[in-house]
Amino acid sequence: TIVTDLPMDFDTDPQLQAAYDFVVVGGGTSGSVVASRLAEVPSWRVLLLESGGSATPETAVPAFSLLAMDGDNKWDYRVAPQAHAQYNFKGHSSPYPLGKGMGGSSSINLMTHVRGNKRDYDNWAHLGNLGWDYHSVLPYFRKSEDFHGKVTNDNSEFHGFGGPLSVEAQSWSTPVQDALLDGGRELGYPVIDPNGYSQIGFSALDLTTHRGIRSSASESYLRPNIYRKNLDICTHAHVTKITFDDYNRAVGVRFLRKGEKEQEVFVSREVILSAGAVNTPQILLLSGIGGRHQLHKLGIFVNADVPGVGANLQDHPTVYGLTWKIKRGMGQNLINMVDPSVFADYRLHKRGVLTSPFGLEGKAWTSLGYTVDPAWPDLEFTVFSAHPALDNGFRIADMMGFERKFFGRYFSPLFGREGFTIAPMLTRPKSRGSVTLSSSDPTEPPIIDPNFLSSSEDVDSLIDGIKFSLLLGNTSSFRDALEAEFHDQALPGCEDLPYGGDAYWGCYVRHMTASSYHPAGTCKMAVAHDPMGVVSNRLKVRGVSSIRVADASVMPVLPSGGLHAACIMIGEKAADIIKEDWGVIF
Ligand SMILES: Cc1cc2nc3c(=O)[nH]c(=O)nc-3n(C[C@H](O)[C@H](O)[C@H](O)COP(=O)(O)OP(=O)(O)OC[C@H]3O[C@@H](n4cnc5c(N)ncnc54)[C@H](O)[C@@H]3O)c2cc1C
Repeated sequence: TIVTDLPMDFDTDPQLQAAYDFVVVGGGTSGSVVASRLAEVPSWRVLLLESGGSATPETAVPAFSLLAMDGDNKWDYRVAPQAHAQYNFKGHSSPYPLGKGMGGSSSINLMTHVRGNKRDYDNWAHLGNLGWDYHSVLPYFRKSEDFHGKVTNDNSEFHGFGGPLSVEAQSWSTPVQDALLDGGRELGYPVIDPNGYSQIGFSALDLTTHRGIRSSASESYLRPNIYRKNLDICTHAHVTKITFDDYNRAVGVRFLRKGEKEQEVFVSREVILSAGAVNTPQILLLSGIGGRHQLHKLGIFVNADVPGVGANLQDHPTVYGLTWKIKRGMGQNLINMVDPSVFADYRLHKRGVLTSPFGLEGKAWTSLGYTVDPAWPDLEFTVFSAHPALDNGFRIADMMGFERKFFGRYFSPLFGREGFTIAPMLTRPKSRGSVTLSSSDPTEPPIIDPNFLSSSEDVDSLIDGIKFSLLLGNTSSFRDALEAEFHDQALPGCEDLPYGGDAYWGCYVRHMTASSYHPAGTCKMAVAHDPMGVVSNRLKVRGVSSIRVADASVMPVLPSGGLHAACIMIGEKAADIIKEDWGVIF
């Protein structure tokens, strides 16, 4: 093995007690935070149940993030066939690799640390969720962080030091990163810290790593707390259902341990659901909390008619495929990764290409079509020094879910070539989808339908995103330094349209847009009179008592960035809310 700091072995198979004060469901991003913080109260007995096992060794190495996404640390989910998007993907669908196992999605994500914009959280509060405005959540972002990025006069007040989650500036990059930042300057954009004062601009990346090793939520929050006698962590425990007393109070959690016979633990205070935006609504539905009609159809007894459970699914749509060929030696290639000296350097000094998520170089945020506030980005651009055909169609094409015939026709001219891609992502899509049950069997995957591009406004915004990408990729910074040349072959499926017009790019968007793997919003936090709300601003589930949700499901609207930092913040805030509600002084 090449790393010394392997992920923690949590598969200790502990003897469980019959009852706990709190049962946290899901040892992923938010769940790791909640469980570790609740266990700080010595008199509380806390149980964490996680369906998967410990994270596998390769998850520790940032450059292997593609392998981590493709391996044993994920659910074998797919997006339901899309009516309005993904036309060049097999069956208009694609794999949806959400994290399974300790750390959840934080063990397989790309580690970029972007919290989202001040206005995202002010908007949550504006929608009626008191206590979730930026001013109220910033202390939790800071509390979580141990920041080793660049501190300037402009950003010091926004960062935290000494928290559990290590954040470091990316230490390795290709010339594509310099070209990106120069290209931004050429277009009049500053270089910024996206978690600092302003988010409009260009940035190299801050990563959730510690000395070049992935700093997942379970590594940063649970590993240091493993000695606590009042915290039991039970892996390979797949939660199937929450049980209630006659007053709709949650009293127990049922689960399949190592796939064997169902067991139940009792809970004297609360169940906290942190199973992520796909599985949290699934568990609620299986427990009879959801829309009456859906539950009736599957023969599930209705404990509470809460139609918002599983609705309001949001995910950031991203356009994939915009690629530039570049001079050899300027971008990423797979040979770099298997050079023995590279391995040795990483093992000894934790430096070099392996410290960096494969191909990630930087991001940019713009507010091209803003209507509300020019400081609130509507598009995020991720620049990769790699492209989908880098492995000559060996694996990446299937991981992304491209239809094979299309892939060969469009991408084969790029086989064996170095290049970079710019992927525009819509920060606040208008489209809404859903998570529904496919069956009352808790081991069956739910139906995940993000309903991408069902709003035509999303298409228009992504066309703007493509145009900006072309402007950027064709700046002299990219052309002169890298000899960048856009792969301008007409896209299969859109060849009949005049190349480069709005209709052509609109067609490109519908054929090439897919997920950023950022599901959220399926147990929306909302005011009591919103019929589609699921949890209150104290994260309590409607219609029942003693259940809260703490994960990406509660987000009423997506933040303008990745979701990881926001899920950590939600976990931190949830723990304080719970402590406060139970009268714990902290
Ligand atoms: C491939 C990928 C790349 C990403 N890249 C980035 C990035 O670079 N930056 C960023 O900010 N965000 C990124 N994200 C998004 C971000 O990581 C996630 O949105 C966030 O971590 C989700 O946190 P969560 O707590 O809601 O759920 P998760 O972290 O997914 O945790 C849910 C946990 O619950 C467990 N669980 C589910 N069902 C059950 C059950 N029935 N019983 C017991 N346990 C159960 C799961 O196994 C999992 O461990 C990425 C996501 C993915 C998937």
